[in-house]
Amino acid sequence: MATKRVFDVKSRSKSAKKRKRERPKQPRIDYEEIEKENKLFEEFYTEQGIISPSEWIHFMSTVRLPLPATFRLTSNTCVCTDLADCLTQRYIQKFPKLSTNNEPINPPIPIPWYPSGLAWHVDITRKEIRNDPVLASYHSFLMRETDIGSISRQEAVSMIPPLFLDVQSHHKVLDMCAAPGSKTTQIIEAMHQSHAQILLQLRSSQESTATGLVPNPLPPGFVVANDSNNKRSYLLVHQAKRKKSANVIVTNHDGTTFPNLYLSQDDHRTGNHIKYDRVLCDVPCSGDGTIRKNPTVWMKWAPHKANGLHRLQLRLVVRGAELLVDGGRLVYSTCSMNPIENEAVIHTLLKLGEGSLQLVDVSTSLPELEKRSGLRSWKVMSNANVWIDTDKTEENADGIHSTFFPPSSDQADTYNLQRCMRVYPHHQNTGGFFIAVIQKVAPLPWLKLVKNRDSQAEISSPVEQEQPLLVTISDSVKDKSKIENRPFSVFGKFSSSTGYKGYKEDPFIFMDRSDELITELSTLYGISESFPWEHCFTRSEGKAKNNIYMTTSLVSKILATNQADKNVVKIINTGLRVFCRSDQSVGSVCKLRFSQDGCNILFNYFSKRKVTLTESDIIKLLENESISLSSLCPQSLADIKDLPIGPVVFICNPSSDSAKSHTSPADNKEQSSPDTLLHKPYKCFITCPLIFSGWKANWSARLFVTKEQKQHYQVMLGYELKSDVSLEEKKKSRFVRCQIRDSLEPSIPTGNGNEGKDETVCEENTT
Ligand SMILES: C[S@@+](CC[C@H](N)C(=O)[O-])C[C@H]1O[C@@H](n2cnc3c(N)ncnc32)[C@H](O)[C@@H]1O
Repeated sequence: MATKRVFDVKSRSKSAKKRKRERPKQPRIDYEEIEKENKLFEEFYTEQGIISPSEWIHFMSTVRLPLPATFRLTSNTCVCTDLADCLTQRYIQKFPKLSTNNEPINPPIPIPWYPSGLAWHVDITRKEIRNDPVLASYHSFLMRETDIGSISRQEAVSMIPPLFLDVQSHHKVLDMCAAPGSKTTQIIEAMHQSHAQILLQLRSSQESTATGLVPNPLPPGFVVANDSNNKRSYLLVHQAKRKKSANVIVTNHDGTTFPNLYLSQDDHRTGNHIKYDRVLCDVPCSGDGTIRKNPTVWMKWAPHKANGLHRLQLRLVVRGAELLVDGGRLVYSTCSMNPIENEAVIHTLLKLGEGSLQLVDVSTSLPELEKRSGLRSWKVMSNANVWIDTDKTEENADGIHSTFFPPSSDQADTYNLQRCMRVYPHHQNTGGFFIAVIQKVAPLPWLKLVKNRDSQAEISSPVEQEQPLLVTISDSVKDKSKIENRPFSVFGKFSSSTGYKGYKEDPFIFMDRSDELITELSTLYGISESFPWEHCFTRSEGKAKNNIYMTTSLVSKILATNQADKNVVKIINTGLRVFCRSDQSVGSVCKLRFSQDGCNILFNYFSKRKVTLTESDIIKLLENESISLSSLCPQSLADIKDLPIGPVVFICNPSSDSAKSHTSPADNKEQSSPDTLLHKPYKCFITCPLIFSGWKANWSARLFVTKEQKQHYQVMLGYELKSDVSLEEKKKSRFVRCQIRDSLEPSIPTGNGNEGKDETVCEENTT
């Protein structure tokens, strides 16, 4: 059976590869060749009057420039402030003033409106990075940190919506169109950060009262990250894993009909489904705000793109509002500047809400973010590029819907559309963006919950209430038969026939407290009684347990209640891997070891097989694949030598070690670690204890961390990286060779068209 499956998979992938080979190749678009002109774009936005005439030239010249890179330091651990220190003191302060071509170099600067200086704006060209040795090691720092998840590359404007979502530790959050997941990661970080603050307060109050209770290291809330695109939903899995969070559920649904999830069978029976405290609708859009990053927008921009997306956007935000708890907050955002995708959608939503949904005035939040108010009125252009009279608000053959049009001037005050926010590229050298923050102040008028669910009349449809506006929005609601038993949305019946093909996820099988494995692990590692085994699961049915994943109380309840019906709820992934099978199990006390991802959580519940190491021990382990036990310092050796072969958790508190061994960080210059030849030219940037998954063999010890993670810790501990040194030497010698060549060969035009292309010559010389 297994052989056949492998065969099937292979043959499928072979034929897919063959099809790919045979597919005619699309000619590659050279971005630099694209003409940054589009008359219709200019006419459309001039006519809308969204940019004042005095700013128009600045706006147009900015959208023709490439977008500078921006990144964010991950903010859910104490590591982020340490990393920010390391970035500034180890790299940015050492930036050269001039490039090899005597051009001034702009060092990265913090984005002024992003909290705690954790987001950065980079204005360095690839050429500068390639040519300068210091910049080269800065570049490899960025690449490495991105790889291990401490840094996320993200457009500056795309960082805004999660900030307005104001996520707290206990919130239930739905990210409706989440892939590839940059905003989801911000939401996860915000949830963990809020929890970390609560834990800090709790710990200090416990210290004073000495209750001895271990607070739950995991936030009580959760994030459902959804995307309708199956492949893209796996990008979300990847992002969630990078954040090492046990609080995320990745689902793969059409957001317009996102299914109701339940926390218990009782809730399921009574129809009491989960309502979210926060909903993010970062909807698919025409994307003209990304024109600087994606210049193909210049070639394709036309009003029909936005017109064609309006209804989908509306349906998504309506479903988002349905799933929002009363008092909850919804953020709607697009990377489009077009009012049809923005204010027109919000206006219709508010109109449908009949006062139950209100725009929140957030004008004083993020004061350093330069933003403009939302439009109270706008113009509509048909798919045939013809301006449509605003008075003709009826449906029109040219792709126009009544919901495209602005409110009349006497109604405009009711909706406060000026509370929406528009961010334009020329104000802070960014992309364009639209954000609306909405509060649900009362139940939606079209959702009338009937207490007795047996009546099968959960929702009274807008058609039954004869709301003509809705009839114009949705074709499906015109068919009354489809509305009966319609479980989820005002705009359509949940369809199990679309989007559910190919759902082949393994089940989530929860651990049973009577499982022998639990007893074995608990005895071996001294796992406390309070460890929540009931929130742990495996994904291998009937086979040996190779991995154990941990999640939270609420996420476990959601899995237990909703995964049974795979046709309705398509959960792709969840949980944090805490134990995994060891490939070095010969002679080991246990076949399962701690996974590095789960170490920080497990650590709170363990009493055995914890070994404290000094900074010099740790640096040896980071430098080498494995080290001899005899090279450990005497105290560490005494702690580890009698342990039976198997997994260990290594703990190191380098900040206290540094305090003991160094008089002040500034004095750390050019030290070497006592037992290695590694240079330590920088201070130690780490301020919180390090926890590693490790292994104790007969005569040796090792860590289970990747090469990139090892390099990260070496850098953070203040040591020189061998790879950086060789990279810098390589760059320096290339730089010198170029200078010698330049001094020997005065730049006489050769007429071969290569004048001024020094960089290419240098590159060729080195290869
Ligand atoms: C603008 S992107 C989202 C970007 C994402 N929020 C981020 O920050 O990385 C829009 C996403 O919506 C997804 N999408 C399109 N139609 C959808 C639908 N009906 N339901 C849910 N997701 C949808 C697309 O696959 C795409 O990944």
